[in-house]
Amino acid sequence: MKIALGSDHGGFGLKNLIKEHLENKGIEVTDFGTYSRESCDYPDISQKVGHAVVDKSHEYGILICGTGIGIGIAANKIKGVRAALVHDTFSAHATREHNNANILTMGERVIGPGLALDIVDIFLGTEFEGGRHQQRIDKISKLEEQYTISEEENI
Ligand SMILES: O=C(CO)[C@H](O)[C@H](O)[C@H](O)COP(=O)(O)O
Repeated sequence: MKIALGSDHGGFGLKNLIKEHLENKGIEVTDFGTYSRESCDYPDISQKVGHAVVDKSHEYGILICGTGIGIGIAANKIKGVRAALVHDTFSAHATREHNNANILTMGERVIGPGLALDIVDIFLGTEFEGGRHQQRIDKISKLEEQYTISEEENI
């Protein structure tokens, strides 16, 4: 399993903790930044991690900002990304089972490190259930198609 990891300055500490946690478990991690507490713009990181997930070079992405909200909103603009903001263990497995979420987002200013690492483990360890949930994912994909303006239209 290969994980794409990223944060803005507000999620820098938790991002590093998650990186260490996953590497200690032998899981391969690509750290897409940011690499310091210096202020930066979370959409730049969402783009890098989102791209790494939709191009299938990484199985899942994990994105951290202050709240987990902005970095997830930006990631969800990328076709094929299903980023889920999760701050509890029930949602961590439900979003994998039901939504086939491919990016987990959390807020370092919201959640403690112990719960955050439990959520990471549950998210990465839970399979998509398929069945009735697949038809809903298919409808999300249709919405993406419906509301994506082609380059020719976008003038
Ligand atoms: O995008 C966010 C809010 O949803 C994140 O929490 C950011 O990390 C936050 O906005 C950054 O704020 P700052 O005042 O520039 O540190």
